[in-house]
Amino acid sequence: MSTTVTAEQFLATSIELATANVLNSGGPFGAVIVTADGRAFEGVNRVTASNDPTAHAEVTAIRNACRELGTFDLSGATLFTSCEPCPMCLASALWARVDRVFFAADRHDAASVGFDDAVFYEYFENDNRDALMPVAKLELGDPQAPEALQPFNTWNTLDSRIDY
Ligand SMILES: Nc1nc2[nH]cnc2c(=O)[nH]1
Repeated sequence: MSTTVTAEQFLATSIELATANVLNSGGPFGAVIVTADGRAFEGVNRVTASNDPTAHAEVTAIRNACRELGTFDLSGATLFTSCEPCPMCLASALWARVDRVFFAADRHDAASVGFDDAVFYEYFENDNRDALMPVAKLELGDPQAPEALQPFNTWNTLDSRIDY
């Protein structure tokens, strides 16, 4: 007899992963990627455990799924996460072409225990973002043939390129 795992069950699993991860020297975040054909790949936050600020639960789940499946494209997949994805995780899900995201706790719940998710959302919504981290375009070389375009020009002429 086959049993269908519901969205609520996958979300509950992400919360269980998050809680267990706290007791395993990780941050309180867990995630599950479920492919269109029902394969599930888990991830937990390993930022401090692996000295990797990008090792959020969602990114770890995406990396695990992509490595196991041998692809960079998770079209059709759903991301279940114990907490609303931060901007980096949302962008990662977009780049992975994940179809949809379900989360449990939100950015304000995360802020209540000291995490900066809400602060980083404001970075993208706020005109005064330079106060947190200035980002500037720097001109290099001949304005008629900017060095900055060299990689794109090379990419554009490469027949063997793999678009993503
Ligand atoms: N959603 C989410 N927010 C975080 N904030 C800090 N780490 C994490 C994480 O792994 N996931």
